[in-house]
Amino acid sequence: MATLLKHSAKYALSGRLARLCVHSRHGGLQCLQPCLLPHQRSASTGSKILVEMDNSTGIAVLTMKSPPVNSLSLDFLTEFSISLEKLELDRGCRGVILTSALPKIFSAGLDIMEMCGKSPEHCGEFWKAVQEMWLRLYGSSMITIAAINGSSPAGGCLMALACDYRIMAENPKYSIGLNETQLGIVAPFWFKDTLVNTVGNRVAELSLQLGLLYSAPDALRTGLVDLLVPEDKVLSTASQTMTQWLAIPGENAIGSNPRVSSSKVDLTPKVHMVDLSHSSESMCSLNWIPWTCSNRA
Ligand SMILES: CC/C=C\C/C=C\C/C=C\C/C=C/C(=O)SCCNC(=O)CCNC(=O)[C@H](O)C(C)(C)COP(=O)(O)OP(=O)(O)OC[C@H]1O[C@@H](n2cnc3c(N)ncnc32)[C@H](O)[C@@H]1OP(=O)(O)O
Repeated sequence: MATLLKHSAKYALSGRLARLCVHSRHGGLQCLQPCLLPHQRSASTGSKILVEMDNSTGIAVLTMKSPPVNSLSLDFLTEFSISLEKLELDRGCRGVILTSALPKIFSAGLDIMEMCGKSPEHCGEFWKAVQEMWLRLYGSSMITIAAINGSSPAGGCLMALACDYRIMAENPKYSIGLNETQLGIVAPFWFKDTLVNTVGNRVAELSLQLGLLYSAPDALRTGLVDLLVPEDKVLSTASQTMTQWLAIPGENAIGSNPRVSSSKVDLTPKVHMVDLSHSSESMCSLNWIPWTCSNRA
């Protein structure tokens, strides 16, 4: 039943994203350009996201390439969710590595320009897109690894936290954390829960109360990231790690299709995407119930 519901939601979302593409002025599907590369590789690129798929390994690399700082604008989030959805629907894709093409920056988090001086309708659309990005990443049935090759404050950190594993460049100049409090804003509770699931209650409490940004070594110490490697090894280590993860028997080991029924998080029955367009309480609208998470905590 849960699988059925997840699939209904998947196709409902699929339809919604498709409509976003058709109706929005923000680009979307029509800008994704598929092309074939040698050795069973394929690539598609939009203006902000590059997806390279290795069909021989089932590993895709999703590279954020939106200068200057990969900020999460509505355009960016829409393209991101569409890219991830396409991979989710591709039965050949089993793992996704998320990384950045920009020097020194993984992602600066939510685009500040989206949050000031916009209409309530725009704010509603933007906030739904933020939620959708998180739902797609955290609820993915694929293995997801963040290859964090630069700083990653706030929403950028959330993206990394939503992955299964985090590998960061061991550059002490790079920082990561949910620093919203320092900006005078409150991290929504589903940001908080994602952090708690990774670092535990006490570290999360301090991080959020003080709006801490951790250097790469401190991020490793607190468990915010899982591994530090030299900057030029981040992507190759992510690929090696992914290969190890993909060697773990999936649900296909008991005869079922791994990509149909192996969702790590049963989100669908418990999460309600509400219409935020007329709500000033949009920040607290995602009804995320942490104990529905089956093997993340
Ligand atoms: C509808 C919903 C409405 C409201 C929601 C409200 C609240 C939601 C509650 C909580 C969730 C919030 C989550 C967030 O993610 S908030 C965003 C937090 N992000 C930051 O604070 C990052 C700020 N940026 C930095 O720390 C640095 O820029 C960074 C370390 C990323 C890079 O430093 P560097 O020195 O390399 O570059 P800069 O010169 O600082 O920046 C270059 C360029 O980029 C612009 N920039 C930076 N960050 C952002 C951003 N988040 N959004 C948009 N633009 C950004 C910066 O202004 C510079 O532009 P320019 O001057 O034109 O060159």
